[in-house]
Amino acid sequence: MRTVTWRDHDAVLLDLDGVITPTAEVHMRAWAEMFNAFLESHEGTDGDRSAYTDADYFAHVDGKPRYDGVRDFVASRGIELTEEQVRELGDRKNDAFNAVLARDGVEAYPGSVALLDELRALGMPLAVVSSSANAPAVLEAAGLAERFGTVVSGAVATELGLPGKPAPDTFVHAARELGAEVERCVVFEDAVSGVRAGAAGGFGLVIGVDRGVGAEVLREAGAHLVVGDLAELVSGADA
Ligand SMILES: O=P(O)(O)OC[C@H]1O[C@@H](O)[C@H](O)[C@@H](O)[C@@H]1O
Repeated sequence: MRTVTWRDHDAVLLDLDGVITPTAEVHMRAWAEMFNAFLESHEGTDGDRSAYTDADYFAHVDGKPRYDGVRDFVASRGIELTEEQVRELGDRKNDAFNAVLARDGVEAYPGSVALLDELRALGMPLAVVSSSANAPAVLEAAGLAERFGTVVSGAVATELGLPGKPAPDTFVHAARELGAEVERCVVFEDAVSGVRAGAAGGFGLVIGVDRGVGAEVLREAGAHLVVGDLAELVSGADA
């Protein structure tokens, strides 16, 4: 059990996929299905067509807005695509993600719900900051839509013209919406791009959640503290 002194902080900003809900895995599978079909069928002689793996996801796609993920992965393979092709691939992956969401629903991590309960009891302002345009639908499916003072989703970022993670802007926007100074905010993130965003924004406490990326990698990206699950912080809180 770790201790966070919550009274030293004025707001908590949480990533969604992989932090509150296990949907990072759904995203991962949808990306793998789409990219491997693409690599097998792509015409032309450019680039490295070897199979797409989880390592590719963590290095190039995890935590980023949809089309940035497509662009960064194909660039890592030396494959050039038009913007239209990038969007087509991203949209294909989105269909796969939504099919799984509709079929299986979403159940939040119990440890995350327990910490959200504790923070609610303390009256802590809470925000979700997700690169996913599907964040509101995922929160709704998990029964958590009412818990947050603001939800900065991928769609909100696009609407406001905010650059996505690893840029800090979406987190900074959420802090402003909650009326909190960045130095007084806690950020929870499971992706390297998201931890980098928290570190770049100068947030008071950046907590990495290691769901597979590796604690050391999250620390190197700028996490002040790394947990395996949010349950580790429950009741360890020195309110
Ligand atoms: O395609 P969406 O639902 O807008 O999501 C964009 C990204 O959102 C992030 O939260 C996920 O970690 C990524 O895997 C995903 O690609």
